[in-house]
Amino acid sequence: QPGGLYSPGDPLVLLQVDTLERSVLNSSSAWLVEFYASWCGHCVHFAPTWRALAADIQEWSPAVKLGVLDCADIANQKACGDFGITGFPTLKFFKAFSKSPETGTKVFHPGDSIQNLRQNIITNLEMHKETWPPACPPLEPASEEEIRGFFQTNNVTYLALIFETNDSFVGREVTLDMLQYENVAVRRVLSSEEELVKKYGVTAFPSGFLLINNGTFSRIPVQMEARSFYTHFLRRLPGVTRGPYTLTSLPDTPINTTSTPRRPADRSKVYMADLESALHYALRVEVARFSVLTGEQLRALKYFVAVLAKYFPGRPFVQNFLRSVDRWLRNVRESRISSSALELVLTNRKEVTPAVLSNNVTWVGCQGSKLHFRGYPCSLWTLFHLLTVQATRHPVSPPPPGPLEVLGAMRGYIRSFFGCRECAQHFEGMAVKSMDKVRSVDQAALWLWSRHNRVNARLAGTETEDPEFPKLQWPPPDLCPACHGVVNRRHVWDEAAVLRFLKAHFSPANIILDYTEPETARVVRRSREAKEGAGEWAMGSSGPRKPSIVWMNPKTQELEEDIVDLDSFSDLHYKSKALKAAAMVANKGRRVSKRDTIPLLLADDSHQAFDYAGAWESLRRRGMGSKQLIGALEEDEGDAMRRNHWFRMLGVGFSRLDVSLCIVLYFLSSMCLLGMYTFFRMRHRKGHPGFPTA
Ligand SMILES: Cc1cc2nc3c(=O)[nH]c(=O)nc-3n(C[C@H](O)[C@H](O)[C@H](O)COP(=O)(O)OP(=O)(O)OC[C@H]3O[C@@H](n4cnc5c(N)ncnc54)[C@H](O)[C@@H]3O)c2cc1C
Repeated sequence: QPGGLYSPGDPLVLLQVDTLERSVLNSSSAWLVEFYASWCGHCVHFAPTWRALAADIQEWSPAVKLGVLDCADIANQKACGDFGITGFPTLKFFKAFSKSPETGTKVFHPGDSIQNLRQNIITNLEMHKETWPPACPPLEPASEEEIRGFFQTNNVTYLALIFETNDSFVGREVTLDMLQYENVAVRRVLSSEEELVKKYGVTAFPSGFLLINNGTFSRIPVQMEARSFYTHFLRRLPGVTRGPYTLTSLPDTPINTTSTPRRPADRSKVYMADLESALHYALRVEVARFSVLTGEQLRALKYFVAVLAKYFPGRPFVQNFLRSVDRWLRNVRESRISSSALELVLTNRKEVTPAVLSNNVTWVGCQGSKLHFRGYPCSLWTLFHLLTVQATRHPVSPPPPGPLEVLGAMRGYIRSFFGCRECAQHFEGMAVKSMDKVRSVDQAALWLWSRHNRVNARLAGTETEDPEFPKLQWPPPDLCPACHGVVNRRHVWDEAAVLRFLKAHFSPANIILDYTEPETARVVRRSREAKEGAGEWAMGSSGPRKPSIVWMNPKTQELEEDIVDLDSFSDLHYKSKALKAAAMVANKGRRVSKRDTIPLLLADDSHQAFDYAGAWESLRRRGMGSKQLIGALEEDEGDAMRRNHWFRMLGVGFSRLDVSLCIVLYFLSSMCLLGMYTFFRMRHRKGHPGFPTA
């Protein structure tokens, strides 16, 4: 999303997809660009340092410019990929006249020291060989010979000599600070340059001397032998003026800083819009940053998608999407896949079996008060909590991966793809310490809950915290009073209550569909043939219309709304589960038939969608363990799937109606043949005696 961590008032260049290459490549100055993601906590943390650095070296801009590009802005996604950005923040240095994105070199920035970064820039500037940035003064140490003839070859009044040791950067920093000032030059002289040291009587390093073109010289009178004192003195010399260089040029494209409207959200709910946005961003943005996937990364992707296909309680077409990607990945036999091949697989398909994942990013429960707060990392936590909880509702798969199935997928994804690299390192640290101690799926859900709370505690009060959504130990007492207790006047968690709460909070029944794309729920059938079996799903036109299955009139080829509301398909799915369960309880656990549920469905007609969580709970209270219920229902679903499987195998793409019609036609034609056979046989018998016998 546009906006990012920097504003036009900052002394650096806000780059966008259309200005990046134009500015950075073939430029007469070098560039240092920060590629960041506005949702990344470490980028938020690093932004003040980067801004301060930009202010500190603003005067160096004719030689080296500082820029920023927000890779979280979907418009910049491809550009970030072209520049080889896989984690955030990434600093890349581009020499003057760089020809292609690959020529940028990564700048390592341990900690947040402006001084380190400044020195790093100088070291990189010195790497220029034949294509020295024209506006950059010489940075190498001066020799005795050069100084001797300096005023003969340079038309300036003053020459400042900074005597220093080899590892000191003061001389080069002052040289660059003075780059836009005329009538003065600055050169560094190393302490090893004995002749000059002796000539000027230098006894301390660093120390500054001012030479004037009339042959006189004097020590630069400063309180401290430091960069800012030298610079301040030199800029005030009589006859020294600021040159014609202009400061940082701004890109032509105005930066869009409009914020999206706030979407009211209920924090006791989970929003499908956040989850689908997380899936889209994780698969189509984060993974897509890598042009080729091999080895551990490829394994991590396969594992992640397999877990999503198995546990993500999505809308039917999203589940289709995940399953089709999973199937494709399982069939990959090569040791590497390219991002372009993956991109094709991640494209929405709307044929007979629609497989659609929205291309939009819409934060609801994860929307921050500013664009750089919350968003993607919030949705990623939510997604993985949901998956760990879903795994508790399935029979544990035998090791490997066993109870670590979801956590392992999360660990692999975070390690291989999560753009916030420092977050990934922290998470890996926690995983190494204790993830292997998890013994059950319940413990896996609790492990993630407690580690997330550790992260919350570490980040509370830092600049990554959205002031409107403070980092709390979660769930807070108002969401789950039973989770909190006090022993010896100290707060304690009731882990059994926390687990119950997690299972309820991250259950499909607590997911609401507000702000999801209604279009993805439309089913469009193109023509009469579609009616007879070869239907096609399609995205409808945009606009906030209520989702429904729509019928395409073959004459007008326009969409006529009617038939069934597909969005409520998933509501009905949960509803039927609850109602079947109710019927089961009524029948004391006996397996139920459709007939058993009909009275309940009728009695329940007035209920709102997703009220069925309550029904579910009350059933449990009435004595039936949820495991029993879930087990029975899954068995039920399993049967249905098995039936469907055979049906699909037999039907190969035909609808149930088609198959039924075939059977009826087959039966009728058999009857017809039988009738004809009987008719002719009777005639034959009757006529037989009429034939003359020999
Ligand atoms: C694996 C991972 C590691 C990260 N590491 C760092 C880091 O080192 N430094 C950094 O600056 N940022 C890190 N982040 C980002 C950071 O944790 C937050 O996601 C981000 O700051 C947004 O915070 P938020 O307020 O939206 O809530 P989040 O902390 O993202 O939580 C999202 C939602 O989950 C629910 N929730 C909160 N706590 C819990 C819990 N304990 N159990 C279950 N549900 C909960 C709440 O509904 C909340 O709204 C990391 C993110 C991830 C996914």
